[in-house]
Amino acid sequence: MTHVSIKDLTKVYPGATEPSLDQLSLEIASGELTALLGPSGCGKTTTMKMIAGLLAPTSGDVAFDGRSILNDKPEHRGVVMVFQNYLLFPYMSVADNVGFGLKMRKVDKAEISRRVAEMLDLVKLPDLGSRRPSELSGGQQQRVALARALIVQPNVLLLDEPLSNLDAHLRFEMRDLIRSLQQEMGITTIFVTHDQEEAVVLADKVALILNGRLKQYDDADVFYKRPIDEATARFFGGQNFIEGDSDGSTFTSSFGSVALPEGVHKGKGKLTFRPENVRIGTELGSENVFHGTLEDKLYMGTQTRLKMRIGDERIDIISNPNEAEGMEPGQDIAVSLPPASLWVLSS
Ligand SMILES: Nc1ncnc2c1ncn2[C@@H]1O[C@H](COP(=O)(O)OP(=O)(O)OP(=O)(O)O)[C@@H](O)[C@H]1O
Repeated sequence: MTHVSIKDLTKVYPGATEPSLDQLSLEIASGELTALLGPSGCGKTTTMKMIAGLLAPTSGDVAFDGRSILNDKPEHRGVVMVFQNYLLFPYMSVADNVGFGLKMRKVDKAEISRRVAEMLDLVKLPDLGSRRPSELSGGQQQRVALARALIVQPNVLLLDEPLSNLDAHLRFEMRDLIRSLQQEMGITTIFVTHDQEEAVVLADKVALILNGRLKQYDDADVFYKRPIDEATARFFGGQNFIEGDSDGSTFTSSFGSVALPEGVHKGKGKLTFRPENVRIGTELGSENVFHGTLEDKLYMGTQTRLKMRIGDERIDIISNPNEAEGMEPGQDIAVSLPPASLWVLSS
């Protein structure tokens, strides 16, 4: 079990004018799974490579259990990295691929075969040890890559978009497998993804990085309930942002007066609420009920997306298809905004 401490980690690539990673600081508890989340090019792989020792930072530090590892060679850091394209050795059997790390550590042959068999069982590939990687599906190859990483019992496991080459069904399966193996083995894990749902489902904590800078580092639900700014809220699917003024209990805007929950920002700002938290109808009573016109409706099977105009504002709503059945664009509708689901961003 290893506590990972990243302090002001920065990378400016040679010739670049802007840092690709700018003063990233994270404290990752022993055995925790943290997701580094962000769009393409935000600096996720750069971060992983610096932790693994494949790239030297421009400044900052990475420490394991309080000791800086920056001067340790990659092979002495106890870190294993699994890449999105698996990087299996093509001319070795699956079993030799999985056992490779142990062979390098001069573990004896019988012990290697025992642990390889155990590992192949764990990743649910018990009978495929003698095949070549090219004789496996993408999902199976990814499981071999995971087995090869876990067999050496690393202090820290780095997974760089391990699910991005898999189809939806396999992604779910691999996601569950990674989570259960990681919890069983208690390995501190950093998982890179650009998919917020994947981050939320897998991670104990999520670090959102935009343009090389850490935006927010929190438990997954906080990104939905209390995003730090509009960019963060938008990254997590937030679409409703209404400008106005908050006095801490009421938000005043062209939208009307909206009752707020306790503890929100006071002053100029933007009221935000998630599309799935807007309730159609007035069953919540008279508080925060707004009337407007339905402008658009999109049935998506498990949900229906609605666009509604209230005064000068247009809001997005995700509703249950049954609730939205029979409603047509052009119709006047009422919606309720439960105060507990509201949040004010400072502007
Ligand atoms: N060797 C390099 N030399 C110069 N710039 C680089 C180098 N590697 C990456 N970059 C730049 O650094 C930034 C961050 O790249 P990085 O690969 O860390 O992003 P990422 O978040 O992992 O993206 P993706 O999700 O597409 O893999 C990008 O703007 C990229 O162009």
